[in-house]
Order: sequence, then structure tokens, then C-alpha cells
Amino acid sequence: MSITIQAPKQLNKFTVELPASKSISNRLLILNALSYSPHPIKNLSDSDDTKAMLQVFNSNSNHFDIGAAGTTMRFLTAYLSKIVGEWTITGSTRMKQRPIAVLVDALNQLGGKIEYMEKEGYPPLRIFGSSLTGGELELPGDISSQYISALLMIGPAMENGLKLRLTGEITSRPYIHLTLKLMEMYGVKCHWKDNIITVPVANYKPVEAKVESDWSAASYWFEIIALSNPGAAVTLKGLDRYSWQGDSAVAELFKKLGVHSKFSAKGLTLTNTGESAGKFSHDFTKEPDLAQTFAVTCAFLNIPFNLTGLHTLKIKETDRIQALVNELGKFGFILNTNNKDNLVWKGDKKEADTDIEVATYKDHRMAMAFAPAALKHKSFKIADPTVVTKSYPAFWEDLKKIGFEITG
Ligand SMILES: O=C(O)C1=C[C@@H](OP(=O)(O)O)[C@@H](O)[C@H](O)C1
Ligand SMILES: C=C(OP(=O)(O)O)C(=O)O
Repeated sequence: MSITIQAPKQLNKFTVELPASKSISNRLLILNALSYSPHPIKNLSDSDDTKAMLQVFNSNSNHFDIGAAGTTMRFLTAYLSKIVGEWTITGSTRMKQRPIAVLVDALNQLGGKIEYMEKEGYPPLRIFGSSLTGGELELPGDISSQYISALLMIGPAMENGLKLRLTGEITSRPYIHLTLKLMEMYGVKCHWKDNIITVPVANYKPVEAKVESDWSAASYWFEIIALSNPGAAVTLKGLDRYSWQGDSAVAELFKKLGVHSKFSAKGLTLTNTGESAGKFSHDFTKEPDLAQTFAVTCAFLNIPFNLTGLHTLKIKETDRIQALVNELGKFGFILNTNNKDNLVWKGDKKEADTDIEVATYKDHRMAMAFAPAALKHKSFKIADPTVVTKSYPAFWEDLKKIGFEITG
């Protein structure tokens, strides 16, 4: 199935209710369980990834299919390792290609027992839950921060606590910081200096928690304003001005692409200033989920770019580097990559395809990053539009509300 998307001729001022953050929701569900909290979490995300986590906590089964949700797979692998019982956990075809050995090795060294059910190093997993001894451990910090967040959250429940020594350049660092801040909210303070994180033996204290809006989802609205007419403005609701979400960096980064943003009592208002840089360069090691938004925005603003720090993009919902090369190529943008960690557009173009259908590769961010391009390219198709439910189920409805025509 695919949809045809067409943008309105003119965008005026409008307001959007953003979805709740799935990263925060999935951490709070784990922390609520570990603190035996009686308080329901307020404004929990309605994304597939959070539903996948909730379904596990509401189930009587010992076998779970968490679909395509990376955080759910990683956080639950650690969580279930300390819950007495035998558990199996599987996921989508893609999830079975996303590596998990760093986390499994770590848990096995900390006193856990986890086996691979199919391919060595990848889900599905059989987990024999027991109490974990914990202690000191060295592990790579440059593959996925989710392994580290997963270990940190169960750290206080380990017999000897936990001391992690991270090797390599730490990737997605703000997500580790977010985990530590939320743990602190539940009464457990860790210590992070250089590449060493120390977690004390402690009991979490239940708290009443509310999930703020998702800054990664906000990025598509920054993109819409960047690609629209000067004077266009949107007010985004529910974002935290002092958020621990690393993707809040989007506001500063989009200044270079002609979007001004300002907080008021109503929310965060973005306006198109009509002034953008001649060139865009950024290292996305801290904000990998924003890379697609920037690649598509820059291309359609005709701004040559050099995006670096992209090595983790190859093991996300799809190989996002290759997916961007393929799909921007359909619109005539000739991109270069070392096929490892960068994506470059020097301004080279060829003729765009006729009747474009953007493939989404089961990746919500491919659909959401390309949809705003309708403001620059008159009508094209997007394949498998329902992928957006992974993080932002109301995405298409929200576009329709501001005048996008979405048919099919
Ligand atoms: O901890 C989290 O909530 C996330 C961490 C990041 O993953 P990596 O640490 O694998 O880069 C990010 O891409 C993902 O969408 C959510
Ligand atoms: C990479 C993502 O999610 P996850 O790794 O949790 O599947 C994402 O939402 O962009």
C-alpha cells in the first residue's frame, strides 16, 4: 500500500499536539516496574514501541514478540535477566538482524544466563532470569547506547551494584544521560566521570511521572517550516524547554536552515525566517535520529551538506545511509557516502524520476522525513505509510489538519 502526498500552497499559523516521547515512556515503564510503583504514568506514548513494552508488563506469558522496537528489546533483555523465570523474546525480521551481543555478553558476565535461539549475536533470545551479581565490566560504548541504558536501569538491583567502563567513542550519549536523570528521579543517583559510570546498590522510590512531548517528532515540524514559505509558523505543544532529550538540539541546528523557535506559555513556536546557510555540516553522534530530517531538508533547500557520525545508522530500523542515498536519488540528488559513517551532498544533481514512490524500508523516520518534501516537489507517493506508528501514530492526521492532501 502507498499514499500520494500533496502539500498546501500556503502554510499559515497552526498548532500541533506532538506525540509523547517513546524513549522516556519506555524508560519510565521499566523504572515503574523496578520501583513497584502504584502510580500510572501520565501521557504515556501511544507508539508501537511503547505498546510492545506495555504488552509485556500486562501479559501472563513468558514469550514475547516486541516487533521492531529497539529500546523494548534491549531494556527487556536486561530487565528479564533479573526476574526469576525462563523467558523468550523475539522481534521482527529486522530486529533479528540488529546486534545484541554486547548486551548479552555483559549480562552473562554479570551473573545472568542468556542463550541465542537462532543466530549467534542476534535475537531471538532465551533468558534464564535470576539475581545478578553485578560488579565491574568493560564494554564498547560505540555501538548502541541502549545496551548501556538497559544495564544501568537494572544496576541498583545487582548484588554488588555496577561499574561500567565504556570503550570507544560513546554514541548517543544524551540517551545515557536521559537514563541517569530518570533513575535519579526515582531516587537512584549514579556517578559518571569520563568513560566510567558507577551505579550504587539501591532501591528505587516510586514517583508520579509524566511523559513530555517527543523532540525527535518535533524535527519533522522544523523541517516543514524550513521548506515552507517565509512567515509560515507552527506552535508545538508539550515540549520541555529544559528537556533531557538530546534531540532538543534540533532547535539550535535548524537556525542554520532558516527556522527560528521561541518558547511561550502556548508552546514552542517555529517561524520561517527565509534566511539559511549556504552549507550544512554536523556530526550526528549525539543525535542519530535527526540525520534523516537534516539530509532531506538540506537537499530540498538546495543546501550542500556533510553529515558525519552516522555509523549507528546502518543498524537501525534499516540501513538509513543507503536508504537516504536511494530515495533522495529518485528526486535527482546525487549523494556520496563512505558506506560507513558519512553522507555528503556536494550539490550534484541529475533529472528526477517521474512518478516517484519513496520506499520506507519499514522505517518510520524515512516516511516522516520525506513527507515534508511535498512542499518542494509537487505530489509523490510514499510506500507503507503505516510505518509511522512506531513513534508517531497521528503523523498523517496531523499533516491533513494543516492542509496536506493524503490519498490512497
Ligand atoms: O535509548 C533510546 O531511547 C534511544 C537511543 C538511540 O539508539 P542508539 O543508542 O542505538 O543509537 C536512538 O537512536 C533510539 O531511537 C532511541
Ligand atoms: C532507532 C530508533 O529506534 P529503536 O532503535 O529503539 O528501534 C528510532 O526510533 O529511530
